[in-house]
Amino acid sequence: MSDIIYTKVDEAPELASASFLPIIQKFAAAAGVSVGTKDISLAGRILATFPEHLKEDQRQSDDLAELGQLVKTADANVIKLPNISASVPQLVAAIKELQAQGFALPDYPESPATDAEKEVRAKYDTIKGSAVNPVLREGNSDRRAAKAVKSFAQSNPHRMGDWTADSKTKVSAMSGGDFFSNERSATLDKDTTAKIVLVTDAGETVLKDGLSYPAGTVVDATFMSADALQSFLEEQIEQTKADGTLFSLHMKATMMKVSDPIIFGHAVKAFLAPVFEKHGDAMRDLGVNPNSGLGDLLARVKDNAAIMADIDATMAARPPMYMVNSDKGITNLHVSSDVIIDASMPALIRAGGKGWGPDGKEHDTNCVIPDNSYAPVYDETIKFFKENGKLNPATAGTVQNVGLMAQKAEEYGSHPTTFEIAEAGTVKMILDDGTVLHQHKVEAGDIWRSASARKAPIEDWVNLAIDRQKAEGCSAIFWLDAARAHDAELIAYVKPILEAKGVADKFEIMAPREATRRSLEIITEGKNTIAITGNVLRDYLTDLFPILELATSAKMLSIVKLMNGGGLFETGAGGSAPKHVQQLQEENHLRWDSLGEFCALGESLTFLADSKGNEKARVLGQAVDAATQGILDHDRSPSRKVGEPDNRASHYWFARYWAEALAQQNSDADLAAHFAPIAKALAEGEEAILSELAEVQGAPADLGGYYHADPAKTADVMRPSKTLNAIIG
Ligand SMILES: NC(=O)C1=CN([C@@H]2O[C@H](COP(=O)(O)OP(=O)(O)OC[C@H]3O[C@@H](n4cnc5c(N)ncnc54)[C@H](OP(=O)(O)O)[C@@H]3O)[C@@H](O)[C@H]2O)C=CC1
Ligand SMILES: O=C(O)CCC(=O)C(=O)O
Ligand SMILES: [Mg+2]
Repeated sequence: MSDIIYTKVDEAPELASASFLPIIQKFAAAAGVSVGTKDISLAGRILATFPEHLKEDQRQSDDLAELGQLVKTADANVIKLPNISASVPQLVAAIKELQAQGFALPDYPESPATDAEKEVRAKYDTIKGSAVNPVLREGNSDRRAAKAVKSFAQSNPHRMGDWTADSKTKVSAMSGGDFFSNERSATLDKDTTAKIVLVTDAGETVLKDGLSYPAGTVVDATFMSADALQSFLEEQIEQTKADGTLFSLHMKATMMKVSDPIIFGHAVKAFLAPVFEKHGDAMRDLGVNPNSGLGDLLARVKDNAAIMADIDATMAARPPMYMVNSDKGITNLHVSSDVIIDASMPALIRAGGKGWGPDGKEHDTNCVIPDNSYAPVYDETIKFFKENGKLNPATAGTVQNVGLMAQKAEEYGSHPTTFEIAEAGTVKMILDDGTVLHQHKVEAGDIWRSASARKAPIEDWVNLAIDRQKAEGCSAIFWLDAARAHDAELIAYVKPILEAKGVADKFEIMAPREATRRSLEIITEGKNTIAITGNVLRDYLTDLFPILELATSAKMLSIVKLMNGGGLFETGAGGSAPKHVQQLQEENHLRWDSLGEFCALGESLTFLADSKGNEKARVLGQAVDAATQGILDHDRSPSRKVGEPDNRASHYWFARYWAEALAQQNSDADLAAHFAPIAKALAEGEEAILSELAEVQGAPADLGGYYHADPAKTADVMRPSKTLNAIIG
C-alpha cells in the first residue's frame, strides 16, 4: 500500500490530476514517500461492478471497497478529490460511452421486469447518486478556509451582486406535510435489531428487515405527503407567475438519491400538469419517467407533434423557469443533478438574488425548497441581505464548520430506509422486543424515511467541536433546533459533554434560522464563528459561507479525522465542475483551481509525518504550504478566460515554489541538495514552459471520452509543455 492514496475521479478535478499528480509523485519520491491512486470515478465504479460482462483485460478492481476498508484503519492517508454523484441520465450516458468503447455492459434497466433485470438494476443503483463519500467518510468533518486563503480573499475581495430591499427573490418551503413537520425521533437505550413494515387493510408488508443499531443510536422517522407536496408545487407555480419572478427548484437529488429524485419528478409533473393529464398514457408508453427530468422527457416525446404542441403551450402559460444554460435551453427541471442546492443557492445569493431566465437575462427568483428542515437557512440569509445589503468580503470574518458526518449520519445515510409508499396504511418501525419505535399514517405516493446517527460519531463530533473552539477561541454555535425531534435528541448528547468538560459557556445552541442570522451578524462585524452542525447543514454551509466569503468553496481546507485514527483529506468543499470540462473541450482552457488539492496535500504530508514519524514528509509538507502561499501571494491561480494562464500554468508555479521552498529549507540537507537543481531548471524554463502551455489554448481538445477519457489523450492535453515534462519526467 502506498503511503498516500490520491483518488482518481471524474471531470475537471481528474483533468487537473493529469497535470498535477506527476508533479506530486516526482517530488514525494525524493523523500521516499509513495503516492498511489485508487479509482473512484463513475466509469471505474461501473466497470468494477460488472466483471462477469467484461473480458479479462477489461476488468477492474473494486477500489472503492478497498478504500472503504482502508479508512477504517489507522493507516489511512487518503487525498479525496470530488467525484460525480450520478443522476440516472448521467449513469445512462456513462454506460453508453463505455459500451461504445467496447465494454459489453448491460443496459440500465429503466423498468426491470425479469429477475435478471432486477439484479442488474440493483447493482446499478448502488453506483447511483452519492455512493462514494458516505463510504469513505468514517469520520466527522472539519472544513474551514486556511488563514492564508482567508486573508488573500480579504485583500483581493471578489465581486458580489447587489442586494436591494425591494428584491422579489425569496425562498418558498412547505408549511406542513413535509419531512420537517412529520419527524419523530428517539434514542435507543440498548442494542437492537429492527424492521420497517407497512400495515394496510390487506395485511403487513415488510419494507425492510434486519436493521441493527447499537445502544445510543438516535433513530428518526418521518415522511413527506405526496398530496401536500403536489398542492404546494401548484401554488408555487401560480404564485411565481403572479410575482413575475423565475420559478426554480433547489434540492439534493445526488446525495438524497432516493427521496429527492421523486420530489423532482413531482415538480416536473406539476409544471407540465396539463400535458400529463391529457397524454399520460402515451407518455408512459414512450417510457417517460418524470423523475428523470424534462430533458429525458423531451427526448422521448420529441417525435409526437401533439404532445410537443401541448408542452409548448403549457410552458408558455407557466412562469419563466430559472435556467441552467439559457443558450442551450436547459432548464432547472431538465436533469436533477444540474441544480444541486448546496452550490445553486449560494451562487444565486452571491449574484444578489438573481437567476438566469430563458431570455438569457438575470431576474429575481422564487427559490422553491419543498422541505422546511433547512430552507430557513437560505430564507434568513436572503432576508439579512435584503435588510443589510450584500456582504463585504474585504472585511467579513469567517464561518468555519464542524459537521456530524461519520458512519452515514443523519439524512445522508437514509437511502436503504427510504420508501415511496405503494398504498395507504401505517408505516411502523418495530424493534426486536416488539416495541413500535415510530409510526406514521401514510397515503400512496408518500415518501417515508428513517435516518439515524450513532452514539460514537455524535460524541466524536462534540469533542471535535470542543477542540476546534479551543484552537480558534471564537464564537461556536451548535445549529440545533430544540423544537425539532431529532435535534432535541442531539442536544441531550451535547449539553452533558460540554458541562462535563467545563466548556458549556463557550458554546451557544440555536435553531438554524437564528444561527444563520447570528453568524451573518458576527462575520459582518469582522469576527469569526464555528457552525457545529448535522450532516446536511455541513454540506450546505460549507458551500454557502465560502462562496460568500471567498467566491468559491474550492479553496476550502476539508479534513476528515477518521474515527480509527487515519486521515482523509478532501480537496475543497465543492464538486467536479462539469462546465469546466466543456470549456476545455471547446477551447482547451481549464479554469479549475487546484487550491483545494494544494491544501489537502500539505495536510496529508504533515499527517504522514505525525502518524509515521516521517520527518522528510514534514519537510515536504511545510514546503507545500509555502508553495500554496506563493500561489496566493503572486496571484498564480487559474484565470477563467481562454488565452490567460489556466490550471496547468498554476501547477507549473506550484512546482516551482515547492522546489524553491525545498531547496531553501535547512531542516533536511539531502532534500535541499536534491531540489536545488530542479528549482533552478524550473526557473530557467519559465519562459519556454509558459509559452508552451499558452500555445495550445484556443482550439478544441480531444480527451477520447467524457466519463472514461483516454489516459494518453488526456495526458497529451494536460501536459503540453515539453520543457516542463522533461524536468518532471
Ligand atoms: N465531494 C464530492 O465528491 C462532491 C461532488 N459533487 C459532484 O460534483 C458534480 C457537480 O456538482 P455542482 O453542484 O455542479 O458543483 P460544483 O462545485 O462542481 O460546481 C459549481 C461551480 O463552482 C465553481 N467551482 C467548483 N469547483 C471549482 C474549482 N476547483 N475551481 C474553480 N471553480 C470551481 C464553478 O463555477 P464557475 O462555473 O463559475 O467556474 C462550478 O461551475 C456533481 O456530480 C456532484 O454530485 C459535488 C460536491 C462535492
Ligand atoms: O457526495 C456528494 O454527492 C456531494 C458531497 C458534498 O456536496 C459535500 O460533502 O459537500
Ligand atoms: Mg456540498
